[in-house]
Amino acid sequence: MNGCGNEILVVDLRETDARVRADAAIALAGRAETHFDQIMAIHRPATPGTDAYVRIINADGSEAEACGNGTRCVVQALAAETGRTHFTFETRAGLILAEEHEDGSISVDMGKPRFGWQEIPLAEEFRDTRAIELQIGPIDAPVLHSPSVASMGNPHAIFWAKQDVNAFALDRFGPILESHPIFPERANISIAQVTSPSSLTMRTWERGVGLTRACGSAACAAAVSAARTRRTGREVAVTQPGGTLTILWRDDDHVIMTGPAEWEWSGRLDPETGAYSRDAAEEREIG
Ligand SMILES: N[C@H](CCC[C@H](N)C(=O)O)C(=O)O
Repeated sequence: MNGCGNEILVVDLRETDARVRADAAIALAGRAETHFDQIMAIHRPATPGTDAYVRIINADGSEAEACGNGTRCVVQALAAETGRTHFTFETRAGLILAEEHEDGSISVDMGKPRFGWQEIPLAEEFRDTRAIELQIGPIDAPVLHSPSVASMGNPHAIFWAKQDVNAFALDRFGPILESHPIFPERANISIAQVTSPSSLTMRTWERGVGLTRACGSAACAAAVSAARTRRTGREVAVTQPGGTLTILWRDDDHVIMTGPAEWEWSGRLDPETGAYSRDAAEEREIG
């Protein structure tokens, strides 16, 4: 599936105790046909009242706490299977509520953002995470500097650009910043341009993945950081290379992300080896 072009493999493991192994994920990510940004592995619920436990795996085999675009894909798959519209998932970052609307768009309650330096986490104390000391380029003439940092369950840094976000070599400095010592758990690195009080354009270098066409949690992190720094209001349209998401930072502090999800093809997968076969017809077992 894809969520705004973010490439997602939704893996249904509800009938087995098997888990997707890291080396199986790396093998799948390495093949053109199964290349993905995240695997959303659906497991049987671990907690009463939840619909599933969802494990999120990056292309490098590492685990992520949150994935907004992938969560919309899981909702669409399970809504198509069950006819239901409201879901509660458990992830490493806690409980996630989501719903599919009549027009097919999906909203995910991404929870409350966190801004404390230990919560993101950062390696050293920064009292004000609206702008931390970090820069790209020559010391006396940085290309970008003073990013906002936030956690949406996973760590994000947002650099604010005055010009087109495509003007920056995010493919070159993304990997350096992702693993910068200031981020002990690495971080997702984005560049955002405020285009109006209610809109942003951005690109993201994802932790454990690389350049992506969209990143839902980064869109949320950018939206709340923009509102916090008075660059925008609390509802913004966030445009990424793969499409546009609407992000609402509600007065109760929850961040609601709304956008599309798209099914592409289905098949059968061995989660332990990464061996798979694609279904012949366009038959959908899930979603
Ligand atoms: N694509 C995801 C984010 C994946 C985050 C992951 N790269 C990490 O935090 O390690 C999204 O739509 O929110």
